[in-house]
Amino acid sequence: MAAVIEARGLRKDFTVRVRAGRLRREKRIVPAVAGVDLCVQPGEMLGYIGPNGAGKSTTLKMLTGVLTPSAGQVSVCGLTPVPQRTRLALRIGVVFGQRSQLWWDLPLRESFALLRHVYRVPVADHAARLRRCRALLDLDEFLDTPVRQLSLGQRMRGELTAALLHGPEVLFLDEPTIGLDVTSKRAVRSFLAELGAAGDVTLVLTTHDLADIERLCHRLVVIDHGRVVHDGTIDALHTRYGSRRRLVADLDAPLPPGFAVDGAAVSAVEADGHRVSFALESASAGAVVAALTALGSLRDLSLVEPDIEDVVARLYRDRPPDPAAG
Ligand SMILES: Nc1ncnc2c1ncn2[C@@H]1O[C@H](COP(=O)(O)OP(=O)(O)OP(=O)(O)O)[C@@H](O)[C@H]1O
Repeated sequence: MAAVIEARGLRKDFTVRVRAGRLRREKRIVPAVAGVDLCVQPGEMLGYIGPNGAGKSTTLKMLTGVLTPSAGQVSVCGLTPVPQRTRLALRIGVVFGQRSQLWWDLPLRESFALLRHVYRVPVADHAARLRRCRALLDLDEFLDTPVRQLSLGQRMRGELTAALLHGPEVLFLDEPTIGLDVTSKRAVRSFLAELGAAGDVTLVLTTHDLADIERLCHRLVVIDHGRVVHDGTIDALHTRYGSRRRLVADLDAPLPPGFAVDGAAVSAVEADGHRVSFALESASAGAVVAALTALGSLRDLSLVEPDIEDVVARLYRDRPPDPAAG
């Protein structure tokens, strides 16, 4: 299957002027994206994450034709984004948190009607897509409200709809849940999950909210200092960083000295000695539970999945030094 997004050696260098002494300013090159290779198949849901300033938005801007790359090749839906920007706009949808594609003074409903004309969408297709978004994103309550009066969560639901009305093949989302309350976050996530599950649109999303990634993305690309430092599934990330499921047990008595189950490391014992945590290396949870039950002092237990926050925090902490620094 042909990739829907392909980038090879993608770079973006910004030239900035920095103070060098009291009156002097000198040019400095900021390598915002420093040679990214990316290949995305149709229907994939890709999370593109990294610490602040890693180069996520700059990559997205190059993929959507907003910024011209300094070097490298890029193709989205078979088009070269900047020179073929107008054609590309018909094939992709874009939701960038800080920019709106809605008309500020118009009610949402009218913004949607205008977008139908802008993209020349057949009436029946437009109506069907809008109906689906209205149902899934609960738009009806504020469809006749001017955009400027919408809450952030309502506006984001409007932006998502606006980005989808022309039936794009790829949807680019830059921080789609930033600043949203819990209910709106949940609504946006379920909507995107449903969209992804239907498989007719490829999703690329940047986020600092790892719950977005866990809920939505099968594949995770992590960038740092403009370079890809991980490309794979979330499971692969856990394997690479040695994250393990843990079994936490509350006991009525301290664990007897020498207690052991093959393949399960006792990783922590709390102060009172009655709560024990086992990192499950190769042992099954069942084997540990059986051994604990045999002790006769097992009161309670829970299985804790590896936490993506921990893994990503470790990945960011172990980041290589900034090649541009110094
Ligand atoms: N227009 C610009 N001019 C100069 N430098 C820029 C410009 N845009 C971005 N940069 C720099 O490029 C680097 C990457 O920025 P970018 O916005 O792509 O990062 P990001 O990963 O999206 O960060 P964040 O998570 O904070 O949004 C940063 O060092 C930033 O300061």
